[in-house]
Amino acid sequence: MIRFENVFKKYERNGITTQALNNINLTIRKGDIYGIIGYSGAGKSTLVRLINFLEKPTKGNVIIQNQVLNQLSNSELRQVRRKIGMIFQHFNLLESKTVFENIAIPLILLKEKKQTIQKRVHELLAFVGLSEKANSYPKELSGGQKQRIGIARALANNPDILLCDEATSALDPQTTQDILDLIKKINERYQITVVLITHEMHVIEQICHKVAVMEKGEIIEHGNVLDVFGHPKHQTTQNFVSTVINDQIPDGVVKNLLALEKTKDNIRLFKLEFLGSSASEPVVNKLILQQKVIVNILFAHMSEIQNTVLGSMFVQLKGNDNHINDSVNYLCQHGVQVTEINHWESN
Ligand SMILES: Nc1ncnc2c1ncn2[C@@H]1O[C@H](COP(=O)(O)OP(=O)(O)OP(=O)(O)O)[C@@H](O)[C@H]1O
Repeated sequence: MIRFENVFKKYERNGITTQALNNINLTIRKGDIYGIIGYSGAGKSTLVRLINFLEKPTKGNVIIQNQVLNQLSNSELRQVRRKIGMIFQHFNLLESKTVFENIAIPLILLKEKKQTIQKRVHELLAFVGLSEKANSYPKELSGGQKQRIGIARALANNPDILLCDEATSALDPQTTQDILDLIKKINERYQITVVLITHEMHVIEQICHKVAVMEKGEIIEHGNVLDVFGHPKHQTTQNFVSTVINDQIPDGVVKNLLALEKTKDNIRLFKLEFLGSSASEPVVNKLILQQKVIVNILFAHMSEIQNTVLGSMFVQLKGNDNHINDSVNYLCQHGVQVTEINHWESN
């Protein structure tokens, strides 16, 4: 488990003070894939660098497996660091060393026997699917292959924690997907806790269990990915979520519909939100079949997060008010969140 307790981090440079972290309290449980998202300068890298103590907090505690890092001796700190692997946006491989040698570095530093190193490096190469590249140099590899080598090196010491600093930001979409799948496999197979920083919400959507949204050195929202995606509270979170879940219909369309509504009392506009089982049941279809109201579907969007479907739909219901109210009750009883749109505020 990783815990931040009232953590502050201030940088002082050339007389300029930057408050990079401002009272961070966060618990990352063992085995989680925890995403930290925020715009540039939010404090994500600083937060992650506190986990392996590359940076020290100005105030507060960083606690890893019940050990308060700033109370440890240098040798105790080295032991903790040994169990933390890290991968980077630009891979950080040594260009003058072969793939084999790059992966072997952490084991050589630990003065492992030659035979042990041989065996472990070949296991890791097989695990990341690059056995045939053992004698290649980094410049002979693609970006995705370099990141696989970075991952193999990070796993060499059998870490408990893997830190990923924008690990897919330099990769194309297909390679990003392959690397995210590999990180997921590592987490599932070895129960390694993954802390992943990114500015891309689709990375969070793909593999994270939990997410913390950072802004100006603070965590403004955190929780299960599904909850945060389903009901983002903060404007910045809503902006991030809207990059992967498009649940808005064009302003112009809604304005026209609402103008029409004024002339016909029996047309009302609703936003329906589905989560999990409510998304898999054909509730809207059943409403149509009941024929009490006319259902006009204007816009619908579905996403799958953590094997759960999340969706939203804008519908017009036409009919007398009693029938419309009965229809809304029917949807609510079947787990659909229904919001009537009486006026439209452009986002
Ligand atoms: N070594 C440093 N010295 C001085 N200021 C720093 C240092 N490292 C970070 N900062 C400042 O602290 C703030 C947080 O930086 P940090 O790199 O943690 O943010 P970030 O969210 O990771 O940004 P990015 O996505 O651009 O990497 C920024 O204002 C940055 O300029």
